[in-house]
Amino acid sequence: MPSPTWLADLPRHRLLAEYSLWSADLIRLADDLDRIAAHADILHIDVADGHFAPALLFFPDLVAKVRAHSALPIHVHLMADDKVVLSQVDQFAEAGADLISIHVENRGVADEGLARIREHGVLSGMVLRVETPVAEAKPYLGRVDALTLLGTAIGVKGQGLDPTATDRLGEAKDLIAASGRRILLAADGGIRDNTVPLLYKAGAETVVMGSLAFGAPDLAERMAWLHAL
Ligand SMILES: O=C(CO)[C@H](O)[C@H](O)COP(=O)(O)O
Repeated sequence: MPSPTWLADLPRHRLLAEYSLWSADLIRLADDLDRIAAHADILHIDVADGHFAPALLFFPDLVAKVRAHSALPIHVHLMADDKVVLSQVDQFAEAGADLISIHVENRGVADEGLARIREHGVLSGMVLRVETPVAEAKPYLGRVDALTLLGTAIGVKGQGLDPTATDRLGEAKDLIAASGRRILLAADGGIRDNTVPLLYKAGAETVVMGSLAFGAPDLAERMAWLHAL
């Protein structure tokens, strides 16, 4: 279980690595969690309902199992219709998530969703689809600990980075600076060896790594490269 101050305690002098379990070896998940334990800063678990986002992805029982196995902080990214967001917040908070992010596009329940996350004593985040104006995050910045910008279409892995991604990160970085708050800025989607340096330069503090991490032939070498950027 991570310490209650895990987010504030993360290193600030280098890019952080958030490992997306969607790209892990799911049949040998415990082995993969052990293999990455010394390399990842955060575990990222996508939740998608097949409607708000096309994929059908992970569930609270898995988060509870991962929580029991790993000491790394767990970031749950909820991609779900307004109707189910609040109940999913409850379920994933109870399962042991350390940070739960909901979407700015959950317009009908975003305020209540953020409040609900915090009632559980869990850190809260907002995510923007790649086509949503970054300014739509502004009203929430007083209440979130993390802001994630998707750099690809929602809920599909293996895609290339959208050309707007770096400018959008710059815009988000400026909004965060203007808020005067410490908010972790994350880039999710299109994380490749040729895009990571650009995303870092544009303001990303953490990147959600799928195949770039789990598919690395030598993980220690890949992380040394990331930390040296
Ligand atoms: O949600 C995602 C991309 O939007 C996931 O984080 C996914 O694991 C990324 O995988 P890859 O980097 O291999 O495309």
